[in-house]
Amino acid sequence: MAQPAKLALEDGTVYAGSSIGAEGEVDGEVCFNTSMTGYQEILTDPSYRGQIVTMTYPQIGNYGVNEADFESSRPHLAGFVVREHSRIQSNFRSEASLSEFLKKWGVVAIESIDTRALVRRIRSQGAMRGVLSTTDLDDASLVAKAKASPGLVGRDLVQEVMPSESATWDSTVSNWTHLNAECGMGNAESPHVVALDYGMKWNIPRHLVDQGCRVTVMPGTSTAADVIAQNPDGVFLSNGPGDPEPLEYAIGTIRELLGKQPIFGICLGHQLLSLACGAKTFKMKFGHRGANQPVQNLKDGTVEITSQNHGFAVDEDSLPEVLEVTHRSLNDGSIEGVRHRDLAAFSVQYHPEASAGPHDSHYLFQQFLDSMGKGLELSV
Ligand SMILES: NC(=O)CC[C@H](N)C(=O)O
Repeated sequence: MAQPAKLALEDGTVYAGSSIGAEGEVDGEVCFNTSMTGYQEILTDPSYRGQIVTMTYPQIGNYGVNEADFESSRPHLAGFVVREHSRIQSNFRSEASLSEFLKKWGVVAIESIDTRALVRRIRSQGAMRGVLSTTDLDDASLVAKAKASPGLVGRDLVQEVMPSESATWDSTVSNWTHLNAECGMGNAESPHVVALDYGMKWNIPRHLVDQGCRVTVMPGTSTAADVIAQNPDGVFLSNGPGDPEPLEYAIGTIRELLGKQPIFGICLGHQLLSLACGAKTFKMKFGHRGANQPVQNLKDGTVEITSQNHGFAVDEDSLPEVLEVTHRSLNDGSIEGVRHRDLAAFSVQYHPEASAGPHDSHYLFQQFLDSMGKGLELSV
């Protein structure tokens, strides 16, 4: 018989369902993702640290899970919510069921709740703190715990997920989605990218290597002197969890690096680059999480369908003169990309590495490579 589980929100709503993961209790911000596929990449994306992720697609797990599609070494999210866990996995690449994966990695997860009602509540009231439990099934107690959950604002979650050591990156985009089957790991002649890792999705360095770069991954707490000692041709700023504003060490490092090497940032990296240039960030009502988010490239008017996962954004009113908006969300008009007007530094709020999601924005990796070849006085 299915083991009961409950999800409680800080507004007092409680959803009763069944456990499909580990036994236990977790708290976090309850958010939702509208992707139809890509649950495994979502589960292993370190940016979800501190969040209980609800999938809006009604059946999840039908193609199983496999190690090759991990976006980091393990799941980092707080909990997982689905309408229905598929009882059948059918895919030649599958190595385990979603439920086996969740149990193995200790992820508390629930199915058989009305995810449409939950998502409508989050959409109208905004992201809420919640508790997901298989051990405490008392509604009043769960709601009290949800209210006591710390939330994301003002916390540094990067240091919980970033690597402790620097390392040379050593894998390409998987054969499954290979763009450049000829590429190796680069050599002494290849452009050298230092990737500052704040909880980086692995498909990013895979793409940099596919572009012919040599990649050194460094912890997000590295100083500008640490980075410069590696003699990079370009610096990449990764995605990562939580609120960007408390990450003063990262903002300070980026401020020092600006104008020394070309810089490219994705998601948290975009927010940190903007903060380093003098902008502010804010917490969105419920964020953008999904694999079909439309973004307009303001340079040529083209539209990219993008993969996204963010709950904070750069505040347009705070944008300093030196930053130009390059991309905009077609859903709500928010900033999706910026570039420095005088220096080779640019960033996007969305995920050009996809994984999961559409490949429309891969050109940004080429743009980064081009910026490294052009010299600093030329902006991209
Ligand atoms: N994917 C990311 O890098 C997310 C950035 C940040 N944690 C946000 O939620 O906005």
